[in-house]
Amino acid sequence: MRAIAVDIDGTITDSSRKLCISALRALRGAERKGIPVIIVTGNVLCFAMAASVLIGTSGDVVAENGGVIYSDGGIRVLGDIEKAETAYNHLREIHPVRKVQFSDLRLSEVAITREIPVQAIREALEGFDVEVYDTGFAVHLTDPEVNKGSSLKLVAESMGIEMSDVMAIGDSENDIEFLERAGFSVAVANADPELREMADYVTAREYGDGVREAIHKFAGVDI
Ligand SMILES: O=C(O)COP(=O)(O)O
Ligand SMILES: [Mg+2]
Repeated sequence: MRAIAVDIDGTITDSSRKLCISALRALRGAERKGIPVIIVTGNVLCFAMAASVLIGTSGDVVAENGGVIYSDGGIRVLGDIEKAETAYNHLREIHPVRKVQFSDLRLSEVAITREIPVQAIREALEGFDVEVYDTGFAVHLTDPEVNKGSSLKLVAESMGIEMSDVMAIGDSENDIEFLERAGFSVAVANADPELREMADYVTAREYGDGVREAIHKFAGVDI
């Protein structure tokens, strides 16, 4: 394994989005061993970059479910926010939806709070050119042309790393394409059933403790 790609919310953070110390230590241990960590998240890029700096990850960064990447020292917007805004404007006429915090900073997709059942959102947006992801933290309306998996591939290529050499770790449905594309996939114990079903390995422990478990077991990092 030459890199670890890791989701943020529900994977290295707990159910209230607080960073798990166990994950922090494991990710730093991987970096010390020369295994770069790539953050792959639905959060906005500046949030993901701050997480990268504070944790100490040296890999590039995938944000907004693949709609934005930080790669080769530059920012690239890959998703078309117009598709998401068109869908959101329609949704607003039907349901009292609200965007999540920091939405002004989103460059490629729209994320809304989870007050309306996701099934109702999917029904209202049938025929619109957006992917709807319920991450357990927000509902994202994302350009279907991009996802965490396709953008991770771009980032890994620019780092000179094959996808077959990447271990991916995630927790929810926005991680499916991301785990599918990686050479080895891990779902933390608290992950969505669908993700646990398709992952190569499901950790015994939840959240950051699961991340530590996988990094210890498969990357040989002593923590
Ligand atoms: O932004 C979200 O809703 C979830 O973020 P995540 O992809 O890091 O879990
Ligand atoms: Mg997550």
